[in-house]
Amino acid sequence: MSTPADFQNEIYLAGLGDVLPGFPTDLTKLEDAARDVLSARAFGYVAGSAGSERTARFNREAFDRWRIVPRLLRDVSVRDLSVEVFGQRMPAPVLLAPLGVQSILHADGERATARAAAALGLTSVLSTASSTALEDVAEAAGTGPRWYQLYWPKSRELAASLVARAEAAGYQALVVTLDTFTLAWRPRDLDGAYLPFLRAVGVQNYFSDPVFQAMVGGPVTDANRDAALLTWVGQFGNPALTWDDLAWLRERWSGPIVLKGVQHPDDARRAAAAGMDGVVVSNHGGRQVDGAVASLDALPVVAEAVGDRLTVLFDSGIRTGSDVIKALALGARAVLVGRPFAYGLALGGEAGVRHVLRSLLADLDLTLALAGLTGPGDLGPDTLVRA
Ligand SMILES: Cc1cc2nc3c(=O)[nH]c(=O)nc-3n(C[C@H](O)[C@H](O)[C@H](O)COP(=O)(O)O)c2cc1C
Ligand SMILES: O=C(O)C(=O)c1ccccc1
Repeated sequence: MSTPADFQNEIYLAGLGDVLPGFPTDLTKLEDAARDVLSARAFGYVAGSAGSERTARFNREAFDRWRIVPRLLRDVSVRDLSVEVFGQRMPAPVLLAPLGVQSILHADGERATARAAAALGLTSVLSTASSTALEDVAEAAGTGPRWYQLYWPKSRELAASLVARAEAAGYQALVVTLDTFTLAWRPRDLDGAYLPFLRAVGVQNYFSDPVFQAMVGGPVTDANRDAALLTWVGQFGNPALTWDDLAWLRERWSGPIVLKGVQHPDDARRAAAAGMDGVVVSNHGGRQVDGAVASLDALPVVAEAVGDRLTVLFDSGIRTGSDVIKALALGARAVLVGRPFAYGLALGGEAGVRHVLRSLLADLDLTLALAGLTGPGDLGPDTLVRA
């Protein structure tokens, strides 16, 4: 049985034949590597955040204010990274965050990501704004576990259609992203006047949808593409949604529902009261509310408020194995990783994503062992001290 840490041996052994890993193993260095292979606009879209990009920085700095206290002589020869989420055993507490428009990174886009995740048994979350229709990504993922992320559009009929398609295509949980009913003020994209959607990237789930097609008077062709894009702009987000709308969604999805973007414990309590199954403590990687609290700083209070009732997931700023340990110790069941795998995709398609995921899991496995821990179950408040 190979373990995540075996990836380290594999790399060193390949080095005996002068074969190097091909991609950076320090996942904080991927951004620099990806800059060289992407257009300035695509790179800016992915790397950029809202406003002054302070919250993106806060997300990373928050990890530095917690430090792991290693323990000794605890027999860590057998480790188990697996966790149970919604009754399913995940091989590691790591999911691939929903990232839209992946074809701006690599021609294989979401299909490559889905295959890389499936190869490791990790769950990948497909965005409503994917560059390939959800049915086609499901086919690429094969039997790999998959969740669907909903951008809840203005039309309930369209929302119902997207959700029904996702259920029919075998997506097992629904992640409803509530922090992005409109894009924030993003200077890198604004300065380049760049929006992938206006180039018809990330709209495939809509263009292939019967309800959307009815809105634009039939299938989308060259003749009505601009009108269809304007319809999309008008439909994409719904700023009028309230907690009361969740009952409607709850009736339409039989599996687990997770609200993404939670930062306040009262919102997490309301999620529980509305019959939701989980939350993702996330600030969208700093891409929405500039000046917002670091997501890691929001995590302990949310976990404290609802950890016994809801599955608490976390994202925004995960780059290393130690980051995963810190998020789990502060109350997350599992984490989602975003930009690192996007950069892996840009650098090497499916192989690049696989490299990033294997690196993260190997780093996690080794760091756990060296800290005297055998798995997520060993993690808790006494794993960490404040810096
Ligand atoms: C290029 C890009 C596209 C994204 N698209 C989506 C999306 O379609 N749906 C969504 O819920 N979140 C989206 N996100 C946010 C991620 O799901 C996640 O919250 C964030 O990237 C986590 O932070 P990290 O990049 O620091 O890991 C996107 C993020 C990036 C960088
Ligand atoms: O860019 C993003 O952060 C994002 O979430 C998004 C929103 C709409 C379409 C694609 C991605």
